[in-house]
Amino acid sequence: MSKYIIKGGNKIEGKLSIRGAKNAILPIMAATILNESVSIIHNVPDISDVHFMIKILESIGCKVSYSDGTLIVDSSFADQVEIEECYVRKMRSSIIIMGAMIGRFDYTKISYPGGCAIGSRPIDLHLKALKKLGIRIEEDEGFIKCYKDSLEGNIINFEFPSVGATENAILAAVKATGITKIYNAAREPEIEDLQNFLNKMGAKVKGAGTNYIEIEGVKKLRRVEHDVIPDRIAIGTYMIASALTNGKLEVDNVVISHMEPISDKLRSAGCEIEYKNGGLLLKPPSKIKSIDLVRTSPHPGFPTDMQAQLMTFMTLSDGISVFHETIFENRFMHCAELTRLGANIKYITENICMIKGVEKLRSAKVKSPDLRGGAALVLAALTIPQETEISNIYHIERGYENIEDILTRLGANILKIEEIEK
Ligand SMILES: CC(=O)N[C@H]1[C@@H](OP(=O)(O)OP(=O)(O)OC[C@H]2O[C@@H](n3ccc(=O)[nH]c3=O)[C@H](O)[C@@H]2O)O[C@H](CO)[C@@H](O)[C@@H]1O
Ligand SMILES: C=C(OP(=O)(O)O)C(=O)O
Repeated sequence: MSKYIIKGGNKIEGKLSIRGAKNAILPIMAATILNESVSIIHNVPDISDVHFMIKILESIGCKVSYSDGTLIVDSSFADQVEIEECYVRKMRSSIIIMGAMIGRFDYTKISYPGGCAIGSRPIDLHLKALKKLGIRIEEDEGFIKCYKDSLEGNIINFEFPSVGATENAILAAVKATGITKIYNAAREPEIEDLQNFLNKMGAKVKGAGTNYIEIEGVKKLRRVEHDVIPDRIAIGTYMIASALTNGKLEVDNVVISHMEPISDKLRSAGCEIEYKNGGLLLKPPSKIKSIDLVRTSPHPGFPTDMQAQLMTFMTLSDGISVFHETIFENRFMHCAELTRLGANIKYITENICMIKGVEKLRSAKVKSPDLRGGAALVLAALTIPQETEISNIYHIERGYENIEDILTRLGANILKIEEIEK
């Protein structure tokens, strides 16, 4: 399996320009199934999750091309209603295809996605939402069969603001008859981007970004062209890379409200962040300050997808920080790997841990446990003058486009060793 060898100690600084958000493009790609026409999407990141989703769209009969950040999907002739098991089992988030599939077809069959490294990740809320809209669901030997007995607007009240369940509910409701009202919807910016994409193709969705979303069903949708929003998590990760190595970073394209939950914590650690000309400028702290408590929560709280990277930052702080992961039950797997690199981390409970800053980290061979945990290890390695080897980087490649090239351009000494799987 491929790995990175990082010889740290260099400042990570300069200008950063990166493509759109993984968590926005994946539901948008699912939404392309609905218009029975062409979708042209710009600013699409070249990451393995996008290529995986392309395979899923092609497997149902869509014609897809991707080049230089532009994705074109023609879903006119899509006609396969069963999603092959290998896809859903490999990429858990492919479950967001379910709402769009049943919005378009009378029947769809998809495998149960199961858990993943960061938690069990059930889909009960997705299924309850679809049932509310009139979809009959049969769960059978690991498969979910959805029958469109009817598709009618209704009231959906989520007991937890799940991002994926909110997206699936919107996707299914777009072509329902009547009005769907979603209460306690997730408020993540990526849901707003999905709304904007759908409305450009003729849907009537309003309220995304708040906890109440209303969808008025429409009969027909049309061709659409759209630009994906910047990736707040990838940007936040590079901001920490600079802050940790005493570099200045200029990011050319950000949405301030998307960045604030992250910027707020980085300021507490001593960073200076200024928004200007549509981008931002980060100046590193002279001394990294510890943050008393970092508790992840749904947007606009501190994102769970930045927890591991912020933890690396705190391993080199001047005091004690407590991290409380409230979204996923198993999202501390990077702790053991960071400890191998010399971090001082103690578990208080399964989802609360305490980090006491150390003066420096040391090199070792480590393994990416998951996507963001892997990014956290890259950040740690950037501070270590000796060579650190990070394996299982396929996790990182799910969500970071060309991380080795971007970091090299910003001053890092990072080598990717490709090992082709036999
Ligand atoms: C592709 C994508 O956008 N992924 C993001 C999305 O994942 P995803 O959409 O899977 O995350 P959810 O918001 O659904 O999950 C949050 C919590 O709700 C639980 N839950 C969820 C659905 C359900 O039916 N039942 C249930 O119990 C989950 O197990 C988890 O504990 O939001 C997460 C939370 O911001 C992010 O970390 C992921 O990067
Ligand atoms: C957990 C993440 O993604 P996914 O939901 O695709 O696994 C993530 O982006 O950090």
